Amino acid sequence: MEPILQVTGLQGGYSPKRPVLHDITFEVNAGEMIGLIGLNGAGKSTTIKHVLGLMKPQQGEVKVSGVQLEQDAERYRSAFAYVPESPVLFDELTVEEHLHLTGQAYNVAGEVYKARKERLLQEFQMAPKRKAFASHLSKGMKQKVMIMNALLAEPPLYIIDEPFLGLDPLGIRSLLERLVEVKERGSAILMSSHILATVEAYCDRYIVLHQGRIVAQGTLEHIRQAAGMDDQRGTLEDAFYQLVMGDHR
Ligand SMILES: Nc1ncnc2c1ncn2[C@@H]1O[C@H](COP(=O)(O)OP(=O)(O)OP(=O)(O)O)[C@@H](O)[C@H]1O
Repeated sequence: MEPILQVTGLQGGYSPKRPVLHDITFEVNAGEMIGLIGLNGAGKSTTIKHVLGLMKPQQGEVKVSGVQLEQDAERYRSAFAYVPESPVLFDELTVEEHLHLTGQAYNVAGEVYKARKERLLQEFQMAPKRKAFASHLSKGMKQKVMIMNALLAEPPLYIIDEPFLGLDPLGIRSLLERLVEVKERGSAILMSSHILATVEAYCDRYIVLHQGRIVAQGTLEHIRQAAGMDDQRGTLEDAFYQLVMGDHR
């Protein structure tokens, strides 16, 4: 089966003379959760911007659902939902109005829309805030609205950037439980996070980015091997430290 997200030989960045990403190649398959990890400035957000189609590859290609953005923009864009690191909402719309807009954009209507909406409002403890304007929500509540919108859409691919920032423990648990559920139902998830223990516990494979290059990818076993660790008990954090600290000691 073809991967839902396929990034091949991607070189990209903010200026043609100074690429930030070098030869990035990875894929995310249906039913997989992949953790994208790296230090500040490693290139995680830049990679995500290329996947979202906000930046154009200088070399290489990005395919979502088998197509590049310029081949079929509608197929490409409707195949994913994105949860950014900082929530982006319309101040003058309520929580329910945001969900309604997402439902329209992703063709989720009628009873299916109502059922998904009610479940999300309950799960994320947002039912009392359904009529609240976005501008009146706390930071974590805004993040919950972004997450609820992505989950309402139930797309083939979720792209999630640092989702735990600002979420309370119940919110984190609800999010992780739902991600496991959508994954088991066949969605693909690319998640970037600095919370390595959570990434290790929930992701099936990992991509370690360092200075714009992939220095290791695969299962924990593969990451440990790339880090030159013999110890089978080493955590993802141990292996990550070995891989990236060479340049910082
Ligand atoms: N808008 C921009 N213009 C120019 N350079 C940028 C821009 N955004 C990021 N960069 C540079 O690109 C490189 C990768 O940054 P990126 O934001 O992708 O890192 P990151 O891995 O997401 O980091 P963090 O964990 O801090 O979010 C850094 O050197 C950064 O300075």
